[in-house]
Amino acid sequence: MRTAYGVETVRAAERELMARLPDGALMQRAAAGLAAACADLLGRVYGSRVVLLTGSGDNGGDALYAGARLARRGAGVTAVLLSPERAHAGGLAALRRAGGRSVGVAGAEELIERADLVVDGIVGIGGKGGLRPEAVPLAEAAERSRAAVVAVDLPSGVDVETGEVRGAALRADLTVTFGTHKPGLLIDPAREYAGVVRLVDIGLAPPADATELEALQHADVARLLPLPSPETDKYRRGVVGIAAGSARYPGAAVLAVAGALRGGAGAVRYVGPAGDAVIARFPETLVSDGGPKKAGRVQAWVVGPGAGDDAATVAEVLAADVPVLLDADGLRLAHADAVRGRTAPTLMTPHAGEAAALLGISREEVEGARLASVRELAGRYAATVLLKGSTTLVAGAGGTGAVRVNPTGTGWLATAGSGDVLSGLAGSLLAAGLPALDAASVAAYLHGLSARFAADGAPVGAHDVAEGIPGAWRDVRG
Ligand SMILES: NC(=O)C1=CN([C@@H]2O[C@H](COP(=O)(O)OP(=O)(O)OC[C@H]3O[C@@H](n4cnc5c(N)ncnc54)[C@H](O)[C@@H]3O)[C@@H](O)[C@H]2O)[C@@H](O)CC1
Repeated sequence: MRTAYGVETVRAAERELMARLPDGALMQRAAAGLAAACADLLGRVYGSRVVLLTGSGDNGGDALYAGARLARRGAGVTAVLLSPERAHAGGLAALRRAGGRSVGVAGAEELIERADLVVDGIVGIGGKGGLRPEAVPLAEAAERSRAAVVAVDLPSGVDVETGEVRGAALRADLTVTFGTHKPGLLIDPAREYAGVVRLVDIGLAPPADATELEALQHADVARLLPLPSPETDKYRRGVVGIAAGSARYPGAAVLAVAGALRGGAGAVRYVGPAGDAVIARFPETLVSDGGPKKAGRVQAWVVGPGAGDDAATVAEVLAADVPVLLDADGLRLAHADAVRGRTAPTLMTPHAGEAAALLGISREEVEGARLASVRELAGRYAATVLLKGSTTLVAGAGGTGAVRVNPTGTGWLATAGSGDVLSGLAGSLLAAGLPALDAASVAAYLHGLSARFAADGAPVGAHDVAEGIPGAWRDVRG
């Protein structure tokens, strides 16, 4: 599991570690890791031109000590000091001893444009309120330059706690982060500014119960996948009910069933007006004519994809005492009290537009503040919420625990119907017995992986994503 912690937790863990180490040892560990990553990126250190953008805090100190290491290996290193009188004294002295030099911001843009490598040490976890005006032209020059840009701990200007980016920020090719990931490194839009993230172990051990974000990895997903036991039958594997589709959108039903058939449940029931289309494509589906109550036993329901205005079906499903996944039209049609009053788990799967409608804010506001939005929804509805998008997030019911961030997403998933596949897949995992947080995050993981495999650099349709799920599943199990 990849984990990320908030600033207060990181600082507390740093204090604890620093108390047990000689003065400055932690910064030397950070600088050594940073210098090694820079050297890897440069290939040839000797003769290279390195510019350090240096702020007034320890983040700048890391950059200066790393610069000193590169200078000792023959790089031409220039530190651009944004606050010359407050630059890290020890780091600056080390750089000078190693043959590096320092300048003010005047003329820095030209230096940046001619550099092979730019190190962003303007601010780290102590940064507040975005880039200051004097740093903005430097960020722009770094973007214009052909130099590789390495951010120290995190790109300056992004919000480390939330992943929000207001105004200008440094765009890095590589971020070398220390001790632990930070939430901003894993959530868009900041994640995109971070480029590739390399974690340097400096011995930090934050407490597990303070985890802010967690990202499942292959091994975690493999442990969670529901597998049939030798004496199982289709009912024990779980039956998932799909109440989706309409005369106008029969395809949503077909795609939700396509996802559900690959999610581990032993059987898929379908109720709704698209039964003929579903049966024609998937003859193994148990199609029934009545509403959800008459469908027979199910262990979890999916309601909403392409459902049009069928509020009665949504209400009927929400009244069932089994886990319910609420998606698309279902999110719009559900009564908030009916969701909050449920005793069995509810999983809501909005995209940013649907989340915005539920929260009464704009889509842009949700996209700019994904973490806050997903927590807020999970709190308001007392439901597990999966917020779809460029970084899919899942918050457990109530919104207070660690939020899961999906690491397998891809832009190719932004295609009509892919959400229907995801809802079927997650519903199937719910029916197979996974808790809502696990069902949602495992579904997002497999869905993203499947899309990556199916796309392989080319556009894909939602049905390709559904068909790729078994391949993703096999890949996860190794
Ligand atoms: N504490 C530790 O033991 C370690 C800290 N390390 C580094 O230290 C960093 C944190 O250092 P600091 O706490 O000194 O904080 P930062 O270096 O992130 O920034 C704080 C400084 O920047 C100024 N500042 C704040 N917002 C600004 C803005 N928007 N524009 C310009 N200046 C701004 C503040 O006045 C302060 O002087 C980490 O991100 C990491 O890079 C590493 O060396 C690892 C060990």
